[in-house]
Amino acid sequence: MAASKLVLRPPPSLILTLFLSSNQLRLLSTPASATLSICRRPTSAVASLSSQSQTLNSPTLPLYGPSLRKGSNLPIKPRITDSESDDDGGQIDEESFKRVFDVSAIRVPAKDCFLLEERLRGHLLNWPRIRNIARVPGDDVEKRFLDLATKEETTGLDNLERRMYGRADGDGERLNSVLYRDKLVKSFDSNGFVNFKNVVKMSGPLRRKKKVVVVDEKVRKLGERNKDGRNGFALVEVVEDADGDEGGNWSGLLGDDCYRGVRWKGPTRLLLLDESYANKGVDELPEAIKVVLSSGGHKTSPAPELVRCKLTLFYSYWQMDEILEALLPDGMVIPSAFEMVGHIAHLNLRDEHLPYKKLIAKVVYDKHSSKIQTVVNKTDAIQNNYRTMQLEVLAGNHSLVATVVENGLRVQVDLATVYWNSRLATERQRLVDCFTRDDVVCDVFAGVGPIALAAAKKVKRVYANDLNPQAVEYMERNCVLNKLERRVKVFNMDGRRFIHAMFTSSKAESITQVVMNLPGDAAEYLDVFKGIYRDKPKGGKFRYPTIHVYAFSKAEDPEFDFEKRIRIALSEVAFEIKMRRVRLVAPGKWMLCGSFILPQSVAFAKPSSDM
Ligand SMILES: C[S@@+](CC[C@H](N)C(=O)[O-])C[C@H]1O[C@@H](n2cnc3c(N)ncnc32)[C@H](O)[C@@H]1O
Repeated sequence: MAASKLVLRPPPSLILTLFLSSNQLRLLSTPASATLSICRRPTSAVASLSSQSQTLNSPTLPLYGPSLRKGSNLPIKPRITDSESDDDGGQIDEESFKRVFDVSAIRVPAKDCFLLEERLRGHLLNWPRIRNIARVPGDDVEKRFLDLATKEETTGLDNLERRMYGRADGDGERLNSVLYRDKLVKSFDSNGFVNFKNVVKMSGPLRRKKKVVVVDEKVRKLGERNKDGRNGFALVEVVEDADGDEGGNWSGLLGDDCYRGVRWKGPTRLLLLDESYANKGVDELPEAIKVVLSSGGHKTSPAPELVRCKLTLFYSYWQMDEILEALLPDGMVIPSAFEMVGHIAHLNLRDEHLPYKKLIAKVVYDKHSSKIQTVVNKTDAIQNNYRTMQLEVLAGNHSLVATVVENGLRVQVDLATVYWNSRLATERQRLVDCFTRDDVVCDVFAGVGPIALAAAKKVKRVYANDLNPQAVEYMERNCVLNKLERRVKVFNMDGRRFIHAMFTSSKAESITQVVMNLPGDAAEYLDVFKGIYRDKPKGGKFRYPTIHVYAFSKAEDPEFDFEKRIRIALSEVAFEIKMRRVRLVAPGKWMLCGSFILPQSVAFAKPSSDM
């Protein structure tokens, strides 16, 4: 923690600065208290990843809890550099998201803080991600300094301050570094040196840097923040007591009965009080707080005291939807959902968002920078044969190669050249769950191989095919990545030719499952099964595989519609088809899976066309 210099006797009007590091805060659970339910924050970052919901900008000012529309602030304006060029530049004025809130706190000995937090829980701030207990860096004083500071025979604090900051004994002037060092050498023994890092630096040999450390973007940003005294997303500052007050008379706030004349010794903590108690005098506070304030109060343990604080929340504190709500025009739907493919956040922006696309992408990137390295938007519907998406990179690095972990498998994809849809993970698993270890699977439209790989972990053998050479390359790579290359045989041909090749070869005797996952067209490929065994020797033993075929349907009765298409493709009605709705891909448009055993009559029928 980047603590400020240790000042045990603060000059008048000094503001003691307390830093809440983001690491600390991340570790802390949000207090589950009444305030949570009234804070306007319905979605967490994680929820927003999976949620499809969208939120409308709400103009009402929340009564409780932090809000960008509360506290002292600057106006927030999106910087649209050139809306004509459809490029907002993605610049965000982070300063304008700084909000300062007045809060009161009780300063208590560190050792009592958890007990008192428990006792006062209903009266504490309880803001999301803000810890009720704030630390005072200079208050964790080493005992030997404390002894030195409180020694009667020396001048205590003056003496210590002189030794630390190099002032001469009499006049308080700063010594030059040589005299200062000389003085330290005389004043401290060798053990004392280790506590003064500057002295060690001055005296010790220069250390060589062993290697160049590449600092990632987030760490670098944090480092920059530390330089200007900020660490993390919140900052608590104590506004000092009446004697040194710059901003008004605070004496009532300090409590008339509270400890005076005796300095705080040892570590202390601040218990941040509910926002409704800000600017209130002791008399106006609830009994439970008054009881705490009047407890203690002897020389070794001073009474808790009421102090006024400023709580500053920075850009990094606010969540994605809060920032977007402030940036985007009133009434605009806030894009709160996106899909994740490995490190890539995949937005699906509406037309109205397009003038703000880079701004939106920047906020998404900033707010999930631990998980996201690239933010893209889909620019066009999937139309091509390989089912790849037209994507525009809006923020982060331009690599569209991602590694996805799905159902325990590592799958590498290049979104620029192959098909991928994370939303099908459950469906893929469901399908594989119905296979057994005796199965031999043919995956006709396998893409980069998520079904084929999952099946390969379970079944005897998998034949996987795709028309897209890039998909086939990634499929082979994924087989190796998951150590399944011996169980999967990969093909690169048209689906129709593949089915024909498989079922007219000796492999046909072993194939038990066929997967046809090309919902746009797969049903139209079914006719290839007509007469597929016609050339086989009569009286032989044949397997009739189970075929799982996918389709979309916009019909009022999607099952009926899809069944009809299957029967027409196979020119057969007398067989059973199990129908299942997979998911609604658009309003009124279902994705379905139909599963049936290839009817013998179809396998020996007259072929509809030559291969
Ligand atoms: C909807 S994707 C499914 C991929 C995979 N099953 C998955 O779940 O990720 C369809 C795949 O079929 C491939 N494809 C399209 N037309 C094809 C054809 N005529 N023959 C073989 N594969 C084809 C595309 O390249 C694409 O990878």
